[in-house]
This record gives sequence, structure tokens and C-alpha cells, in this order.
Amino acid sequence: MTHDVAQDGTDHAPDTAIRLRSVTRRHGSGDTSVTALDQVSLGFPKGTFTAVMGPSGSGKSTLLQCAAGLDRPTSGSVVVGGTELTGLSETGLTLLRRERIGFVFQAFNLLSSLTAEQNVALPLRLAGRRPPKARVREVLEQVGLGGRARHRPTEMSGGQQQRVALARALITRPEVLFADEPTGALDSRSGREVLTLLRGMVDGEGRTVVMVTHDPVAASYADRVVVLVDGRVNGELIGAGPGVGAEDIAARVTELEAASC
Ligand SMILES: Nc1ncnc2c1ncn2[C@@H]1O[C@H](COP(=O)(O)OP(=O)(O)OP(=O)(O)O)[C@@H](O)[C@H]1O
Repeated sequence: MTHDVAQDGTDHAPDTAIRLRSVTRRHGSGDTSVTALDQVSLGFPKGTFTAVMGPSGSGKSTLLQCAAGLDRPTSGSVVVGGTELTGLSETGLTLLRRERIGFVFQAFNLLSSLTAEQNVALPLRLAGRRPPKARVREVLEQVGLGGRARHRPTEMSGGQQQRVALARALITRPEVLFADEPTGALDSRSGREVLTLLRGMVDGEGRTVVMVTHDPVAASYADRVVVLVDGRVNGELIGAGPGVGAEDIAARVTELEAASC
């Protein structure tokens, strides 16, 4: 897909949620430096679900962190919904993350002293906004936890906690949802529930989801699988999509991982 990039660096591709251009992320310097991402160029079309796979240490989390404005590339550019992140101040990045991006992590990251509804309302409170009760209830219902609003994380299963984390990510109606191993700590049934919800956010609401996973079953919920090896995109499966089995994905990802050897 081609499109124009204006002189001011804004990205006018209306159908691209995130674009990475030649993104390199190096840690450290000199002989001990590690290149976590090496000239990665990728676009994530709006309303699609992408899984990022690859061996341990291949740069998957770094890719997610750079794309989400949680980490800054050493070089290259990241554009989210037309906004070039590399030019933003820390405050600008914080605001963008708060208003336009949602996150879900393997470890849920809920505050244990708060109830489900208080956890869900937190992003709005942090933004200085009064969380509308109806909206909090709506997102909790969306993830199937309408009856658990007053429960604390310790009173919920792992799958329920991850669904609270999902509701918290959705409260601001983000354009893009990033998920780093969202099912990594869950049993397979709870994992499937979370993946079905992620899929629904793409199909039902047109959101863009980017998910790091080691699990071909999780990847089988995505439209596309990007395979990273040694910080580079080694290939991708387009139209991975629902209907393509996890075994097929596992086999094709293994082939793509080996292709650099
Ligand atoms: N803060 C850091 N300082 C130094 N090296 C780092 C740092 N963060 C990541 N790295 C290195 O960058 C490379 C990519 O790490 P990253 O966590 O992105 O990989 P990953 O594919 O997500 O791995 P895993 O599947 O094991 O979670 C690895 O070699 C890692 O050791």
C-alpha cells in the first residue's frame, strides 16, 4: 500500500493506524551494545489484528514499546494516527498514550487495593476527568464482568483480572490496543475468552490490535502474523486469520524463523 507523507512528517494514510519507518532501537554503546530492533518498517492498517511472533529476545516487546510510545527508537520514525511520536515531548507522549492508546500486559497490572470499577476508571481519573459511572459499567459489561464491579483483584480469577485490565484499556476508547502476551498467564479457556474479546474489538468496533505472543493458538485469532528474528522482520503471514489453524501457523512461523539461518 502506498501513500503520501507530507513535508511536515505527518502521515496522511487514512487507513493506517500505526506506521514504523526504519525503526532501530539500540541498548547500551560500544562492544556491549544490543540492537533490539534493526531498521524495522511496518504498517498496521486500521481495524486489523496483528500478532507479533518470534524467538525469545527477537525484539517483540521492544517493537510494541516503540510503537506505543513507551520507548523511544534510537533512529527511525513512528506515526500513530497521523501523529509523529519521535517529535513529541514526554508530556505529549504521555497525553497520546493516555487518550489514544490502550495497553494490556501479561501481568494484568491492576491495583490490588482498588475494586474492578475503580481500576477501570483509573485512566480517566489520571487524566483529571470524572469517570461517568455508565461508561465504567458499559466496559465492564462488554468484558462480561457487569456483576463483578465491586470485587477486588484478589477476589477474581486470572482470566477475570485480565478482562478488568481489558476494560481499563477500553475506557478511553483507544484507537489502538497493544497487548504483550495477554494470555501468557492464563489457562486455555480464559485465554480464549480474552482473545475472543480482542477479536470482537476489531470486528465489532474497528479498533486496531497489536499483540505479542509466543502462542500459535493466540496468533490464530489475528489477521496477520509478523515474525521477528534478531530485531528484523523475517516475514509475515497475511490472512492468517480466523479459520487458519494454530498448527499451520506454528509450522509456517517456524519456517519463517529459520529462514534467516
Ligand atoms: N533495557 C535493556 N537493556 C539492554 N538490553 C535490552 C533491554 N531491553 C531489551 N534488551 C535486549 O534487546 C533484545 C530484544 O528484547 P525484547 O525484550 O524486545 O525481546 P522479546 O522478543 O520480547 O523477548 P521475549 O520473547 O523473551 O520476551 C534482547 O536481546 C534483550 O536482551
